[in-house]
Amino acid sequence: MKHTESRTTGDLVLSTADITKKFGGLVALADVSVRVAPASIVGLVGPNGAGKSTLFNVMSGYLRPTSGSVFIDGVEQTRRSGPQRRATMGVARTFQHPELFSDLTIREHLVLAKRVRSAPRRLWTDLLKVSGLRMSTATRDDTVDALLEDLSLTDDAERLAVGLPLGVARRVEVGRALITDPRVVLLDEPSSGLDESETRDLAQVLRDARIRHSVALVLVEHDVDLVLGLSDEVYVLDFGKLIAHGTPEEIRRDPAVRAAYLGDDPGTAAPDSPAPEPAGLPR
Ligand SMILES: Nc1ncnc2c1ncn2[C@@H]1O[C@H](COP(=O)(O)OP(=O)(O)OP(=O)(O)O)[C@@H](O)[C@H]1O
Repeated sequence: MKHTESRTTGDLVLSTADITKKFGGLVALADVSVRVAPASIVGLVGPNGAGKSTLFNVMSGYLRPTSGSVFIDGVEQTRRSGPQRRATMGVARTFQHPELFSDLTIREHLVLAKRVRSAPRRLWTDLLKVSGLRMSTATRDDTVDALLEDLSLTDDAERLAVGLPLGVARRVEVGRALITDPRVVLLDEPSSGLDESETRDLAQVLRDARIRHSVALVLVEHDVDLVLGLSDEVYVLDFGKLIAHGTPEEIRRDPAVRAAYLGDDPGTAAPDSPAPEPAGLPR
């Protein structure tokens, strides 16, 4: 699947064209092209070792691909920018294991993330002088207040991050990304470790965030149900290759996806037979 028309990337907030990434002799990604439209939700799924994290790291600038291109707002960035620069261009990301500062409150985490975005060099002074940060958070900030509300964190805003339930910590992590006013947020397994009700809350937070912040979301996830329920478009990777791309409905019916997840033989799958839900089975 060669992607040759880079001109069409202009109306996309983020896209990749023919990304190949090799680790020694191992081909982790082979000619992978994905397209993220503004304010869309794009899911990236695949069995263990399929290449999801590698693609994510290539998109966010943590890894250089062996070949192929990454575009932000239609401008090629492959070798031009790393993660920090891409963040300033509106590409934010969350991490699977939120690393929160135990002696800062939830509100202070958002204020700090906002200040880092607007004045990166102040990060270290802020961290070294928590008292300085405290003084600045005493001043009301409407943007932070509104975001706390969007994330259902208002009641917990003055709570220290230490000991927060994972579901709350994940929302703080999403908030830290959103406060930078990004155009796209890459979410690394946002539902990992969450129970059913925390996952439902997070899904609602993400749906609202897309609309209220007009932001595109790219989810790397093992929870296929969550991805199919949230995304406008889904890409499925298997052994580093894109085996399917389409709407959640198309993905549910796709014989190659069923083969990768459920062990169906794509040659024998009857097109009209009812498709079982892919269950995100690890290989
Ligand atoms: N830094 C690395 N050095 C060598 N091999 C790597 C490296 N990172 C990933 N790989 C290999 O590349 C392949 C794709 O890995 P990747 O982590 O991207 O898959 P994944 O779909 O994210 O898997 P999981 O769902 O288990 O997180 C795997 O075979 C993995 O072992």
